[in-house]
Amino acid sequence: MPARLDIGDDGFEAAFARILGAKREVTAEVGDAVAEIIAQVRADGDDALCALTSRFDRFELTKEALAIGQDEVEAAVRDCPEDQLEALRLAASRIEAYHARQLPEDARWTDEAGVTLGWRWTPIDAAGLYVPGGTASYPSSVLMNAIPARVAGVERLVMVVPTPDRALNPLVLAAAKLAGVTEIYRVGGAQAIAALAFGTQTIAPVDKIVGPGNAFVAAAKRQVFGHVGIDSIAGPSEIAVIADGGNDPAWIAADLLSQSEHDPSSQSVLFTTDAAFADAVEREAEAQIEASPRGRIARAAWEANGAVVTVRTLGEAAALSNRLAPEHLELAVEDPDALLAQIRHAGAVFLGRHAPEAIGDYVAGPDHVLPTARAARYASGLSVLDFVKRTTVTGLTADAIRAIGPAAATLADAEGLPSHAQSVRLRLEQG
Ligand SMILES: NC(=O)c1ccc[n+]([C@@H]2O[C@H](COP(=O)([O-])OP(=O)(O)OC[C@H]3O[C@@H](n4cnc5c(N)ncnc54)[C@H](O)[C@@H]3O)[C@@H](O)[C@H]2O)c1
Ligand SMILES: N[C@H](CO)Cc1c[nH]c[nH+]1
Ligand SMILES: [Zn+2]
Repeated sequence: MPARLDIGDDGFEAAFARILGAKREVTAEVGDAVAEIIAQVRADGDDALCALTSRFDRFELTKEALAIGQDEVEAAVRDCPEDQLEALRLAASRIEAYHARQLPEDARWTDEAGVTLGWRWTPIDAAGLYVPGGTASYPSSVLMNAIPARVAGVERLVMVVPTPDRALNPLVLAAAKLAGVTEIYRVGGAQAIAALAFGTQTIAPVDKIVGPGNAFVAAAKRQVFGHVGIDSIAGPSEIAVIADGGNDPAWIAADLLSQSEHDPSSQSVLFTTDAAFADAVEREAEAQIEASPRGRIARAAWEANGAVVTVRTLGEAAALSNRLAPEHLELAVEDPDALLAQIRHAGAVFLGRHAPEAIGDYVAGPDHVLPTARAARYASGLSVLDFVKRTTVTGLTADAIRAIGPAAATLADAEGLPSHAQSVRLRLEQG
């Protein structure tokens, strides 16, 4: 059973501590194991990728087979059922339309001192796209990674994906073709992150690594950050649902389990004002887990990290949810917009009883690569902005440097940096 809490009995702080304590995403052992894997890839390159693939993904990989070529992609597309390709095309066009609105604009103006100022946005050259695939396959994550990168104008889109037991869902390759991925490698886990960051004989390094993954992938992204850029920590999936008693318990149970079934480390939390409704959701969840082919993973996550919390008011639920800063938050209440006004920290919010989180996973349009482990306190989901950088622009005429140069020279003197002062004063004296 998930943790059952009553904020009236347990109090706010104790309830929060128990929800948080239920989940330990990155243990020291994971961090140490990942550090070893990264060191191995840096030392042995492709040989390490092949050895680690044999160890973690249980098949013999040769260096020659690391890259997935065009022929394999075309054959995979032919293997996909037409209804799946059709659904993928709908998802891709909605995701592209949403992300196209995020493209930022350059700016340029001349201020009252005659100084020309502004900024320019330019794409990164090469993006590494991690597509998870250990216990499920994620064609949708191919689109969510690659489409914002392509919209931003990134030239090299380098996708890595694990193929456990040598298996790969052909729809993953169809999604890569649809989204314009330029290179694909069959390698996953921390070893794939290390290869993207540091390069191997076969895989040229990238500038930034994005994408979701399990605790090993999330820890690896943390460890390579600084050598390359990363998006945010998009680790094991999470959902919080704030629901009043006016919902169908079966719908809410399914919403909670939709994230529990991703990974035994996933977390699903229900906040409700109605204790009888909470009981009904727990019963429904049990029945749905029993009936699900992925019930083993869902049960592990639901029992270890799940929580059902009864609150006295929706405001109390909003306050607890803000502390948790969940990846996904459903507001299954009569007036979701009124409650939204009280929400400050969440990766993605779903409004109303007919907006299940799963729609956001596939076809709504916003990105499903979202911050987890409370990172939504300071980070946002993947977007076009992750693939561009802003360069500032400054231009001065002789009149402009006369207007603001003396203050710069004074500050350079104050900092004890004479060459700085000189570079300004020479222009003031001779300009
Ligand atoms: N936050 C998000 O935006 C988001 C989106 C989609 C999926 N997800 C998450 O992605 C994850 C997918 O996980 P997954 O496991 O199916 O695929 P994955 O690709 O993330 O991980 C599989 C890899 O993990 C490595 N691994 C497994 N056990 C290991 C061990 N003991 N030591 C070292 N490495 C090991 C292997 O190399 C394997 O290839 C889930 O946690 C899911 O919730 C998150
Ligand atoms: N819920 C995941 C993000 O946490 C994304 C996903 C892909 N497929 C199904 N779900
Ligand atoms: Zn999901």
